[in-house]
Amino acid sequence: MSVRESSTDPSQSPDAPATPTGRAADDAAGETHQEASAVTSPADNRLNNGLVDGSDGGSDNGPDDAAAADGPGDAGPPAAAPTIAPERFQTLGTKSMSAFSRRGFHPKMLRWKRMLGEINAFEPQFQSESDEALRKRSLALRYRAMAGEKLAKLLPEGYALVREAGRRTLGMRHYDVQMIGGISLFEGHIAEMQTGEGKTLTATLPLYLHSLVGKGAHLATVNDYLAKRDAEWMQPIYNKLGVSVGIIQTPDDQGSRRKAYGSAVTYGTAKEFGFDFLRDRLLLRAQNRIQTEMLGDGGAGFSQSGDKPVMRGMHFCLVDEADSILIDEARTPLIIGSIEDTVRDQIVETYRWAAEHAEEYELEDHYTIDDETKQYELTARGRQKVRSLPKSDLVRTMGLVDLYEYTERAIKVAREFLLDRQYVVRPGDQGTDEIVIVDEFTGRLAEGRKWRDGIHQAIEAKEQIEISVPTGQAARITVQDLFLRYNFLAGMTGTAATSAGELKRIYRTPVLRVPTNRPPQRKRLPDRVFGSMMAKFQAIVDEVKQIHASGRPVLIGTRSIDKSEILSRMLTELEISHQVLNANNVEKEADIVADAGQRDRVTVATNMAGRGTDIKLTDEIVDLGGMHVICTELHDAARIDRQLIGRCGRQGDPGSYRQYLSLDDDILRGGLGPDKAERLKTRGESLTTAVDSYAKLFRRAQRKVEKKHFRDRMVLLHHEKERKKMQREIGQDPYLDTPD
Ligand SMILES: Nc1ncnc2c1ncn2[C@@H]1O[C@H](COP(=O)(O)OP(=O)(O)OP(=O)(O)O)[C@@H](O)[C@H]1O
Repeated sequence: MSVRESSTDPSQSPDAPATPTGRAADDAAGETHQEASAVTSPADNRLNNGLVDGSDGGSDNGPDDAAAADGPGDAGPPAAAPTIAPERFQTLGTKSMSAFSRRGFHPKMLRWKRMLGEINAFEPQFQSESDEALRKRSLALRYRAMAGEKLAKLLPEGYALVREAGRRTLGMRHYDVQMIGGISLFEGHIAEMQTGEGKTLTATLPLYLHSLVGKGAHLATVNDYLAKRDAEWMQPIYNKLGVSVGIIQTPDDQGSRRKAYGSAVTYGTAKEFGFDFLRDRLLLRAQNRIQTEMLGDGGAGFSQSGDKPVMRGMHFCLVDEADSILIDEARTPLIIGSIEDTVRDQIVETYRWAAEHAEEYELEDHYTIDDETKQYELTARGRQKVRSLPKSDLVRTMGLVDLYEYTERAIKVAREFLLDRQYVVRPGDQGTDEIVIVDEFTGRLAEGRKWRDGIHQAIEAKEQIEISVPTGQAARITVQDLFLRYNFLAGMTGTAATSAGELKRIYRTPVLRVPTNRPPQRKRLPDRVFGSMMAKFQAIVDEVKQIHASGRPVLIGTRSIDKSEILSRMLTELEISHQVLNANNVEKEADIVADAGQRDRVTVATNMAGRGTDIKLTDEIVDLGGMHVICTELHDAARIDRQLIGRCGRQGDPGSYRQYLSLDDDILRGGLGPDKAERLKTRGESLTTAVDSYAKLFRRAQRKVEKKHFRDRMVLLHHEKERKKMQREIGQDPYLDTPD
């Protein structure tokens, strides 16, 4: 099978002599585009030659798709620096949109173009260098970043390194549009890139650059499968530059998670990042380490081994499928009930172990006390003693630094906290003994009060009564809160345009539409409107039959599983063999969607099916006109419709799609209200022909539904914000002290 893939020439050895494939070099050299084409995309050349495509690059918005093609490829005047057509980039849903239209281009564009020129200028040199030299360059960048040099200053060289690593390892050289996308991500935008435009490769740019400061760079995606697939796919690029990659998968234990977060770049799901944040927070509270918002960074700075948070901090996160995660999932609370029993047992046992040996330490010899701060600190001999003491298995797995801390606390308690002076032991409500503090001013018992920082538990251990490690109460964070905690946030998506205002408002991330690398060739066929669902489905299977006869693959998206089954039955009656997807098996689903572009293939899928899966077309299918996508109903969010449409016409492939509608569609009820929807439905029952002119009504209904959802989200977000504010005011932790 010959698969059309824009791959580069793998025979280009890293050590091969320099070829002037850099944009600046290309243009200066005038006619090197042909040789360079193995590593230079047509769009790079178009852009560099200043051949401006007047289309918006997104091109899914209206029936003018078909017209959205570039002009003839005649060469413009050679330029020393790349000339990316500014009007191909748009910032959406923000105030700068007006700046955009006033000046005719995005204000940041000039700067980004300059940066692109700088990146490209590195290329000829980098192409001539050995792998080792590249790695050294990468290391030098890391030193500079760690020394405090601004990442923005390191960007051109860093991005040029990643591009060269991509070319050498995967045979994929980042296109200029991907570079601009990468710059916008570094600057905290949501980059809207059409499906199939290579978001996975683009992501390596900001992830690499942010990883240089050594605080971790996270990529959050929607499921384990994509996290693993993308990390493994991109790993050679990072490795070539000496950057480690970690992957978080749901079944992973704490050890592997800590290791993965310890890597320079970590791929995982938003959900797992959220749970790890909560588990860390619970763990720290159980150890009485949570006091203030100091944990805002997820607990960075604790010891490197044993029982400690798995996350290093929340520095930079790049959110894949940003609209889905940052908007659809925004309010989804991630909830965990309690810390794991083994962790609790470990903490309890360590308190006991430390108390047991506390009397064996000698002042000056094993520990010192700071006169001013009253802080206890083990001496080298004291630490040596800690290491040599016998330990149970559970205690042994605790980090050494933690063991020192437990010991210092136990010694302090043994010396300074005396029974019947600072505290008493008395039978508690639960039938077990408890420590009650004696108020040093009044001499009365301070009911319910507890010492902090583990002192209370250390005293309980000393008195050999039950240790009151917090049981780990329900902890909760919304996806939105999670991402707002990152110091730097950016996102990528195929379909953010319709949510641009919301994204900017909540996350302060402007949306930038990145033009396609090659001109889109996706054709939108006119909408069809029918009286009833069955009339619509009949027309759909007729269209499938007709297109199927030519061998072109057809993908049909439905809003629900039951509707996909009805369609499937109708296709079976016509003896059209087809695949039906259900959402149970993501990996299998991805395979089915990946194959959906093959000859004679008919696939019925729910709208969400196969997101993030590449549909490659053979030359034969390209010649036949590519894949045809049938949308059977409008979704509540136009974004979801566009995702389905985006399965065809990827990377400049040809393709077509059509929207089918009927007067009993759910969207009418949601958008126009039950009365009007009912009237339309009744009218539809008596119709015998299509009423295509009604299509506008459906789009209007969809906009109304979107607005309503947006308002609902805003109201809920407001309540959440108020709740957190109130909790902070009364000294509670909004993530741990959660109302049921
Ligand atoms: N610079 C490049 N050079 C060569 N091939 C590329 C380049 N960028 C991307 N590709 C190819 O484009 C295809 C699509 O990439 P990818 O799956 O990352 O797209 P995507 O934008 O994530 O799409 P989706 O939204 O469907 O997930 C891949 O097969 C990849 O190999």
